[in-house]
Amino acid sequence: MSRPKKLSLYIDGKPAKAISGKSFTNYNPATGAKLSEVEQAGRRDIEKAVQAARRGFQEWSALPGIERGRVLKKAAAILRERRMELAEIEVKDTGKPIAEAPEADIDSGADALEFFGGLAADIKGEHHDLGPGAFAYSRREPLGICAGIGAWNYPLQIACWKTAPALAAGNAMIFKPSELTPTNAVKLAEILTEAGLPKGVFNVVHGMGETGHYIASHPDIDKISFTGSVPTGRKVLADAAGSVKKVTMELGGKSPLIVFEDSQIHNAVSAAMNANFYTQGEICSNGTRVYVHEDIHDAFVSILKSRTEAMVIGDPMDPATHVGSLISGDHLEKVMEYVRLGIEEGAHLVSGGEKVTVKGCEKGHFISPAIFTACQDDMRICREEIFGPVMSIMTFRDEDEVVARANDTEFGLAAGVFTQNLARAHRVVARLRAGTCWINNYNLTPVGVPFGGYKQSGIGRENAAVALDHFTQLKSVYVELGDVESSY
Ligand SMILES: NC(=O)C1=CN([C@@H]2O[C@H](COP(=O)(O)OP(=O)(O)OC[C@H]3O[C@@H](n4cnc5c(N)ncnc54)[C@H](O)[C@@H]3O)[C@@H](O)[C@H]2O)C=CC1
Repeated sequence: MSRPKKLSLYIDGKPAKAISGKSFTNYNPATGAKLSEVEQAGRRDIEKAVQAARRGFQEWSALPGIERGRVLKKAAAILRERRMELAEIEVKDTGKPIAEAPEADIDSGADALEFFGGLAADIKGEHHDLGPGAFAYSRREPLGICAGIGAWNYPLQIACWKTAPALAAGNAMIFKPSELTPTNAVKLAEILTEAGLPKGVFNVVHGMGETGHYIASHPDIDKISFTGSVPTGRKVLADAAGSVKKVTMELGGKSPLIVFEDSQIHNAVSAAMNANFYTQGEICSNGTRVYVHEDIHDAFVSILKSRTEAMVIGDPMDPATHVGSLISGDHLEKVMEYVRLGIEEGAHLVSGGEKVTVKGCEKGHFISPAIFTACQDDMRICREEIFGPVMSIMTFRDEDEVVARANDTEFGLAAGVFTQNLARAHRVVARLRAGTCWINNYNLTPVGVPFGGYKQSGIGRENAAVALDHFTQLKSVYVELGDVESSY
């Protein structure tokens, strides 16, 4: 088991001490234990990472795709071999249950490396027939130096979802994990080096918003792929505008889950629980606005309440635990404030929403999963992203009405529809303004399916072959086979 005392930057294929001389402490949110002292990157550290990435890019982008893919697939295999060790690190950094991390975090990261490793040899342009005397073709070329900035809820997954397509396409990468969960990005760097990645191709820099700002505003970084909140996303976009960087934005959400009267009710309840309480509700695509048809509302709430109250809130390292610790004391207070607000606004708290003390994790930030009924669309708990285990249930009568209400938000990350009537399911999904929709399930993100947001929830897509479009640029080449006619 790895418990680093010092966590360095990782630049040019090896650990690097921060030139800034600054550091910060990383704690286990569930226990309060100090995990490591983390070196903090300043402006000169970012400069050093950019120079290393520039050199790494020259070598990496010159390799055939099949060779780049081989490195990524080897890294995926190492991730799988070290699955439990990496999962334990993720649990200590995030506070999420060990029952989730091996599959939801480590396997998901390995899937991305494997998937894009497989596609690396198939990155190509198109041929355009222009008649007998000419043709054109296009080339898909890497962008150069790409930067990734990550959130704290799925640290390794986010790092892999960005790094795998970036590297498959021949780019170099500078990655800044969230300051709250810095450990596994460095593990990923070590694993990529072990798998044969040339030095400088993947670099890790630690730090907070200031470090992120240095990255987003650096003129020699060609692209930013950002995962985080909408307000921070706006700042990153503004910084990126200075050098007209390419951007991918994976931002927040307040997604609707619509449960029609003909749904298989136990499946709908299971999905609503997954969509609100998995990873303590700290998931961007969560279906936190649950619209239940009024004919089945009481039955739905009764099953939901008893199943939710049977969930085990406990030590994240205990395999029996369903609900772990929130990421920080500040975040717990923010979530509790929303619970108080919901009550004040007139919603009915039917279950949970209380701070919980867990034996052996007394310094943790635990809350029992909260269910509100009698919610109204204009309540703040139904409009703002809470990013904790708080479900808001509303009733509806009619399809047109619920679609209009579901779409009445500035977000558009995801949506879910439960019904046995598949004609209705597809009709409703076609009208929902959200980047990812699930019919009769929720929150599944297989690597082969594009993921990303409409409206303020994002720009661009991660996963699937389309992610490669966001890490490449298209060059069109016109080829003349005949004579050149002068216009003069
Ligand atoms: N759409 C998606 O795929 C996902 C979206 N999220 C969203 O992330 C948020 C929660 O994560 P947080 O880490 O709290 O988000 P955050 O926006 O506070 O921070 C995200 C990252 O941005 C960095 N950062 C902060 N200020 C910056 C600045 N001025 N310039 C550049 N970087 C800066 C942080 O250090 C961190 O690495 C939620 O809104 C959630 O919905 C989380 C996971 C997935």
